[in-house]
Amino acid sequence: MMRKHSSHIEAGSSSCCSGTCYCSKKVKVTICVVIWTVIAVIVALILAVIIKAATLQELFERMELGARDDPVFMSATEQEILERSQRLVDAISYRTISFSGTNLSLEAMTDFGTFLERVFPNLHDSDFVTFTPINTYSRLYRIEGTEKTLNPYLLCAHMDVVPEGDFDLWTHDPFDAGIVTESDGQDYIFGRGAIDDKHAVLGIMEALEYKVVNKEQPKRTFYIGFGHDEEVSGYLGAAEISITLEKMLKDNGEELDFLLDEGMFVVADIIPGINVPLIYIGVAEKGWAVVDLDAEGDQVHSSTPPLESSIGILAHGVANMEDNKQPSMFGKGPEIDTLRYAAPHATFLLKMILGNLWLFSGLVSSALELSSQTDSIQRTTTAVTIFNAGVKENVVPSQAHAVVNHRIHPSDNLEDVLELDRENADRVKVTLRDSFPPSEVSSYSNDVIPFQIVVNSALEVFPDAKPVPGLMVANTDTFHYKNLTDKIYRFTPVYNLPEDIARFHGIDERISVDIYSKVVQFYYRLMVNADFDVKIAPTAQVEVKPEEVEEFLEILEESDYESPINNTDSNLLPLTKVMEESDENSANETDSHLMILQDIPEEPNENPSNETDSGLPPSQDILEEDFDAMPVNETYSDMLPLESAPKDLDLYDLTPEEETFSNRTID
Ligand SMILES: CCCCCCCC/C=C\CCCCCCCC(=O)N[C@@H](CCC(N)=O)C(=O)O
Repeated sequence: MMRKHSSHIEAGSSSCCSGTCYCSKKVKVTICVVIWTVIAVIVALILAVIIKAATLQELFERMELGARDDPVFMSATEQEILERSQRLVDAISYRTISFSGTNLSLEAMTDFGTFLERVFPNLHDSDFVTFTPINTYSRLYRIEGTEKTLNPYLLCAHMDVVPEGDFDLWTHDPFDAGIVTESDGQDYIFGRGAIDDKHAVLGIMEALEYKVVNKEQPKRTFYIGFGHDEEVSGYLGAAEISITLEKMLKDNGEELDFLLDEGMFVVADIIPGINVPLIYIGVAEKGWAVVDLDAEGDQVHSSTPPLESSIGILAHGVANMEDNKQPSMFGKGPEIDTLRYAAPHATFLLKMILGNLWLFSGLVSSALELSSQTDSIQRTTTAVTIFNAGVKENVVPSQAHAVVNHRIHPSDNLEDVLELDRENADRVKVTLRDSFPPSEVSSYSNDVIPFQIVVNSALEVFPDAKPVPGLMVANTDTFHYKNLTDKIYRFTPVYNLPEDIARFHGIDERISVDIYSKVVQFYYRLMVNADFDVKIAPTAQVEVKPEEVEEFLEILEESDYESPINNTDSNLLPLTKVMEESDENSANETDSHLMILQDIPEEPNENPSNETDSGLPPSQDILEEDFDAMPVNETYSDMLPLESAPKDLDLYDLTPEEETFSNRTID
């Protein structure tokens, strides 16, 4: 009876209750309503998905940082490009290999330093460049800007390389290949360090040398840090540079605005359906963990092997770790924005998927898993890098040892990672040897000027590529600089197809002459773009005569005012420092201006943000705007930021002398 009844319902429902049916009218109507509701929901969903895909907006909005449509590049004749390429070839010939933390190629590193000084003589001799050796082999440069009110930035790269690995697999000598024309007709600079990271060291030096030779002293002070042991974690190089730099910044009353290090790159054809190259800027970096795996068994004669040897136990554990990966964190880290930023440039089908991640995130996560490269952006990775056991072919060893290297996703945590390791390798001793956590995510909203500076510079050399923020899946020296700034970006404009990514630490590392030329231009443009400067509105500045600076300092001295020079918390350029410098420089400074605080509105009408990340609109916009609307905490303006000045300096409560002083101008 039941079977018969239900078959009638099915028959009826297939035509939505038309025709003969034993169920009541009410049931029929309900079934109809349910079916039509389901159909309506599905249609609405499909429509929503299509509309979302059709209306996807570009998420990165480019801020004009000056001559956007007509950027001025370094001159680059064929001869100059060749000479620059040859210098990179020469740089690669120095075997500055880091084998381990205690086995660095220090003699080669010394020679490499001498080489840099020889081939870039002008910058090493420049009045506005100061070089400080760090821990003998690493290098820190300070490039003095002409304007003291802009916070400096740091460019990083590293001079060491990993060993070449299997020499016989290389098509050309990894340290002596020169420039090679490949079957695609392109000229390549081959060798270890070509993209990791001597291209960046040489690229930065080329750009700076050019600026020095052409008397283009930058407006904004910046620093360059070249570590000598990045490939073994940078504890002797970057860590020491960071300590010295912190002191220099403090002594100069500066705060680091942002830093750019190696990291991600321009990548093409990595996601099927996205047919434009992506300028992939690392805005966060994975953590790191090294785990020792030890298995024990009986040491016996190989003619009577045990049921399970130490090697077998360890092999099972390791195989389990590879089979049961650490869980996907898709949607919990910067990878989600990599895809959201890329989505408007996808085929329509992919736009429907990427534009509707609320619906398709499971599908996307599974698709990312299909390639180890794309999978690395969504989870903690597990790489078995060392496996050792046995000494003789007829002795079953009692010990087997392996090493696993994890790169930890920013939303994962070490305890969970180790717990899964222990589950996977349940009969193996799992010991954490070394680790550091994932980085913070640096801000990449459109109003963050440092992010704009990096992206604009990349767009100027790769105009057809599209910027996306994302996770740096490997590690860099930036770990050591994390106390100096919260705006840390990881990128060099090397163009990579998926097959090229395998050249990092792999075989046949290379960079084309054409791309290397873009690398050099990128750093040059970055130095120009970083000078982008919001001009102060004329009504907001009052200039002061040098002798009156003295007078003001005396007044300050007499008061109980404490100089903020030694205050590490302040991100202000101390006023006394500005005054001293203005005094020194006033003779030859064309637009030197000292800021008088009471001329800046006490209560700006609208303070868009109190966050240090909030950027200002470009200078020309500022000049046109009502000055009342200027944010008070902005570090990009030429004015002394107000956040602590009134409190510390009591300038809102001026004595008559102070008031007279503060309404004067500097000549
Ligand atoms: C949707 C877009 C997906 C993009 C996927 C990109 C996959 C990228 C794959 C490889 C990246 C290679 C990065 C090379 C970085 C070189 C720096 C380096 O090797 N650093 C060492 C530092 C070691 C340490 N202890 O600090 C390292 O990470 O091992």
